[in-house]
Amino acid sequence: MTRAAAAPEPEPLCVFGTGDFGRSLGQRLQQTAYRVVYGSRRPHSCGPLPQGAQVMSHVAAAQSASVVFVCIHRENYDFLETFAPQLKGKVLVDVSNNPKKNIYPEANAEYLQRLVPGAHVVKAFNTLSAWALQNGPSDASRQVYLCGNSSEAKQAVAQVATKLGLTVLDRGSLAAARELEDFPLELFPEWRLPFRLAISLVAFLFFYLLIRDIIYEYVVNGKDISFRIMVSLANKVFPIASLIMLSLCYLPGIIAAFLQLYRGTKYKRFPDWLDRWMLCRKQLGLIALGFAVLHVLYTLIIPIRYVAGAQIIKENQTTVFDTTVAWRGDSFYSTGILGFGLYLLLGITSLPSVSNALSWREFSFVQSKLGYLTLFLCTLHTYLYGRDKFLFPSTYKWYTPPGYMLSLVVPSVVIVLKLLILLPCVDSRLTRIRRGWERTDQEEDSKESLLT
Ligand SMILES: NC(=O)C1=CN([C@@H]2O[C@H](COP(=O)(O)OP(=O)(O)OC[C@H]3O[C@@H](n4cnc5c(N)ncnc54)[C@H](OP(=O)(O)O)[C@@H]3O)[C@@H](O)[C@H]2O)C=CC1
Ligand SMILES: [Cu+2]
Repeated sequence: MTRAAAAPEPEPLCVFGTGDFGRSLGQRLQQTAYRVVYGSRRPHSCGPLPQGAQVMSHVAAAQSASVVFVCIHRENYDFLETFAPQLKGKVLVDVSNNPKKNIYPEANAEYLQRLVPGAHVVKAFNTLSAWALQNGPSDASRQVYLCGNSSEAKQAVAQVATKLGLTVLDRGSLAAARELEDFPLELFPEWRLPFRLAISLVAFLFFYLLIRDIIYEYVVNGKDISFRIMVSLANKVFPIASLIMLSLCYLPGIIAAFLQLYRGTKYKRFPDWLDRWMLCRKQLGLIALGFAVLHVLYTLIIPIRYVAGAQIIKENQTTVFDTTVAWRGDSFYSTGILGFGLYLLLGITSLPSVSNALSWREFSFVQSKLGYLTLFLCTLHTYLYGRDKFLFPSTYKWYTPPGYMLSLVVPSVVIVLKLLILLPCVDSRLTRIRRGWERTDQEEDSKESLLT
């Protein structure tokens, strides 16, 4: 092979329509080592186009590429019917959206397929905005959903999306187009799952603690302490929910690592639920941060006499000063404060304007290393809160463990699994897999023969 072959001619892609979306998409493609050929009704007077892009008639443009992005509004699709013979065998990417749900009897992409039956229509990119394409994808737009009836056609479009730095989620056949076209009409879609989780968690914890702390006291000791619902109870619900949700940000990454270790490759797709979970980590984390802020505010307004620290001082008046108790009390506050500080840092760096200013290495350092440190400090803070309470049978009212114990389950599991991954032998294997190494069949065979 000659040297010239090492720097191949950029692959041509065709874009129909020179409007906002067509121009932004073309610009990104042109920057990502593609050659863009526009198809326009008026190739000579269509306004400024991305540098280096060509523009010609629709038919001529379609001849120069096998993938055509149709960046035209649905109501103007009908003219494509006249080009149907020229578009035969092409991959047509339908990027269109509708202003409302159910205004047409069929999905835009299915309509396009009907107009040009010989082409392979793929629905994709409609969840991106022209703005996000021009300004680099923010977190929310890093994912691209696609669907279509031809898997080769989907593969071709997925390849382009991957080169643009987007995560591809395949939603199946063209019948899913309708669902995809409804996505952009939904408000805050990536917040839905985290919000539902947050609400269910808070509701569950509230009733759990209501029964344990307040109803128990009333039934067993005949004391009415229902006023505690307002501050004490709230200040248990929020930190518990916060810690659980923070650990849920890190759990999918760990599951993914174990999955890669088990499969011996990084080139197999993760199950859909794991993909979706990974994609809403930022939202989970921000809600967790919100709960942590509430915990801090509640802690600050609780009259000083409620605070455990005051009890230490009171005890001191009657008993000898116990350094161990003082150490525990202060460590409890200190881990809480440090954990919260790092929590804030994590929240700030996840804002698009800040994360765009960080390099990938810096971003992953903050989100991963400091993230685990935050989780560790907050978990330690909770352990110190419990101290040795778990040893006393009286803490298990009606045979239920106290709330803070519930909150420790997931974080402890996450931390232990993370430590396992950090073991040198596991870590080196995982690093190799992430650099593209794959377990060969021979190795698997030899393992099997060892086992038998
Ligand atoms: N703007 C955005 O952020 C997003 C847009 N989309 C979708 O992308 C598509 C294009 O949107 P957008 O770029 O904003 O719209 P524009 O109105 O800016 O551009 C549409 C383009 O379509 C062509 N066109 C207009 N009328 C006709 C017609 N009668 N016959 C043939 N071609 C015509 C024109 O190109 P020319 O003059 O060169 O022929 C025009 O520039 C839409 O389907 C939209 O839903 C999807 C996601 C986000
Ligand atoms: Cu706390």
